[in-house]
Amino acid sequence: MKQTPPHIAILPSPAISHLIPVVELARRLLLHDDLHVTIIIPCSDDLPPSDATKSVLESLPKPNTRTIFLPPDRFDDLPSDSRPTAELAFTVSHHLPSIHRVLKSLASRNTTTPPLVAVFVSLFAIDALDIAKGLGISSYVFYPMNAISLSVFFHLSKLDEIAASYDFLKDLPEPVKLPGCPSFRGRDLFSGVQDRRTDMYKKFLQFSKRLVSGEDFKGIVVNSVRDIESEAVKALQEENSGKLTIYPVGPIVNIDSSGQNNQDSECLTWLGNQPRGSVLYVSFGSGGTLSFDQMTELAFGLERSGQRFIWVVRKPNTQPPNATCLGPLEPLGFLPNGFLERTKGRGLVLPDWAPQVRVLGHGSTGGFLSHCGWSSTLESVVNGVPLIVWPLAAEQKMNAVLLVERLKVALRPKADDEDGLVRREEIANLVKALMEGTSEECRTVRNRMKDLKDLAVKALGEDGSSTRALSQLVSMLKKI
Ligand SMILES: O=c1ccn([C@@H]2O[C@H](COP(=O)(O)OP(=O)(O)O[C@H]3O[C@H](CO)[C@@H](O)[C@H](O)[C@H]3O)[C@@H](O)[C@H]2O)c(=O)[nH]1
Repeated sequence: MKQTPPHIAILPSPAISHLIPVVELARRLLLHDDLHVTIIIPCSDDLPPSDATKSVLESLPKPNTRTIFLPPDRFDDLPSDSRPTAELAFTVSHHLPSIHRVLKSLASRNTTTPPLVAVFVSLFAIDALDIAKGLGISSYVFYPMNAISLSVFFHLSKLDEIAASYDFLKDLPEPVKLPGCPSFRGRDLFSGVQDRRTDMYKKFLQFSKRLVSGEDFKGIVVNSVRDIESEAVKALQEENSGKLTIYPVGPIVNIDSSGQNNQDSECLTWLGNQPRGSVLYVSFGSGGTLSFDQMTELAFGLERSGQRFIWVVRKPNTQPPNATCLGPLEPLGFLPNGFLERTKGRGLVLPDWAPQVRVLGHGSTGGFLSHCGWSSTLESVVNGVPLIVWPLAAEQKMNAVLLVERLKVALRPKADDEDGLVRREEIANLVKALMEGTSEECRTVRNRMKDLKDLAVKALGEDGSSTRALSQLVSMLKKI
C-alpha cells in the first residue's frame, strides 16, 4: 500500500526577509521527497503581503504547496518602543487564535491534503508551540539565521545575569564569549536584546527559556553550513545532545525565484555590458536604509572610488548614523546634486529593490557592500563575492564580526569616533581595496571567499553535510 506523504506546515514571521528562506526550505523539502507543505503567513495592516512577498510565494511548485494568509489583526497593545523586530514578534502573538483554527483544520482527517504531521515555527512564532502540542502535532523550530546568533538565544538567560546591573548590553565592560563563537563586544550582540528594559527584551528572554528547555519541539533547523560555522554548530550540538537535534541545512538561499520585471532586465542588461568582476553591488537588505548624512558620504565615496557600482537606494532614515525602516520609498531626490549625472555609465542606482540573487550571480559583480543580513551574506558566499560589511541592526553586527574576524572574507570600514559616520575617503579607499587592492589582506579576502563558496557548494552536494542533515530531518518526519 502506498504510504501517505507527510504534510508539514511552516509558520514564518510575516517579513519578506524571513519568508525568503522559508520558501527556499519548502522548495528543498519538496525536492527531497514526496511531501505536502502549507505556509501560514500572519499579516498586519502595517505588513500586508507586498508584491515581492507574492512573487516569492508564486515561485513555489504548485501541486504540493499551499499558502494561507491570516487576516490583519488589531495592534492596540504594541509596545511603545515598537520597531520592525518587535512588530514581527507581536504580529504572531496576535494571530494565535487563527493559527489554532488553521492548524486544527489541517490536522483533521477530513481535508483534501494529507493530515498534518509537523509544524515548523520561526523564532518569532514560538508561542505557536503550545497550539501544536495541544493538537498533538510535532514541532520544529526553523531559525533562518546562523549558528552564532542562535547561540545568543541559547545563552540569553546567562547573559541577563551577567548584565544584571546594566540597562543596556552595549555597556558590558568585558567581551562576551559564547561557546564556539568569536568574542563579541556587548554592543555587537543582537539589537533586539540590547535594551533590557523593553517588552521586546522580555519577549526574547521568554523565547530563549523556551529554546533552552527543549520541551515541546523535536529539533532546530538552522540556516548554517556546518563547515563554515563548525565550532558554533558543534557547541550547539554538544550542549543540547540528548535534548534536541540541531539540523544545519544551509545555505538556504533563494535561487532566483523572483519574476523579472522591466527594471530587473534593465539592470541585468547594464551588468552584462560591464567587465568581469568589475561591479560593486551596494544594498542594505529588504528594508535597511541610512541617515541622510551617511547616504551623502556613501554617494561621494562611491563616486571618488572610481569603481563601477549598482546601488539600491532607499529614502534616508532620520536616526543617524544607521537605521532601518520598512515603508514606501521615493529616494533618488535625496542623492547629492549632480551625482547621477557624474556617475552615469559607471554607476547604476536602483530605487528600493534589485534582483539581488541575479546580480550576485552575475560574472560582472566582483564585490558586495552589505548590511550583512544572513540571506544576503549567504547569497554572496554561494557566488564567491567578497564583502564590505556595513551592519545596521538585528544580528548583523555579529555577522560582520564572523565575516571579518573569523572567516576573513570581508573588509570593515572605520566610522568617525565623534558622529559615527563613515566618511567618503574611507569608503572610496575601502571600495578600491576590495575591488582591486593588491595588499595581503585584500588578496586573502578575495581568495578565502572562493574557498567559502566551495564549502557552501559542497554542503549542498550529494553527500554534503547540509544534504545529509535535511535527509535526516525528512526521515524523522516520515516516522511521525
Ligand atoms: O533589493 C533587494 C534587497 C533584498 N533582496 C533580497 O531580500 C533578502 C534580504 O534578506 P537579508 O539579507 O537576510 O536581510 P534583511 O531583509 O535585513 O533580513 C532580516 O532577516 C534576516 C534573517 O532572515 C536577518 O539576518 C537580518 O539581519 C534581518 O534584518 C535577500 O534574499 C535578498 O536577495 C532583493 O532581492 N533585492
